[in-house]
Amino acid sequence: MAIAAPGQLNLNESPSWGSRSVDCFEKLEQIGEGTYGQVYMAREIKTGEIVALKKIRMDNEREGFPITAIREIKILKKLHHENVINLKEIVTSPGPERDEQGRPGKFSTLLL
Ligand SMILES: Nc1ncnc2c1ncn2[C@@H]1O[C@H](COP(=O)(O)OP(=O)(O)OP(=O)(O)O)[C@@H](O)[C@H]1O
Repeated sequence: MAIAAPGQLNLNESPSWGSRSVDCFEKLEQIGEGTYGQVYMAREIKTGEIVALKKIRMDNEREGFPITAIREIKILKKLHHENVINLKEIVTSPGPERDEQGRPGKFSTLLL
């Protein structure tokens, strides 16, 4: 798998991105699954807003963030079209958590 070089995941354009925990959201149900993980319908606890949470699996922390995920984030940040979902935020999990199969993993989560 292609990986990101150190520092390549540059989210500085929007400093608040990545600063909040996925714990700010309550997962309601899984609505899909892609190459890098599951997508959930979720509710922001503070506002009640319904969003899609896309979880990015970090199977091997030493390999870094998948380069394809970085490309997706960069393109979604630039795209503003009625037929394309709006990337609202990137949130992270506070520490290792287990997936549905009980495998340990570290995740970053895109909020769509
Ligand atoms: N914003 C969203 N709203 C509703 N459902 C979504 C949303 N984003 C993704 N999904 C659902 O989750 C599924 C997986 O999405 P994801 O983006 O992870 O993978 P993909 O792009 O479909 O496939 P891959 O990553 O393997 O190319 C989608 O096929 C869709 O059913």
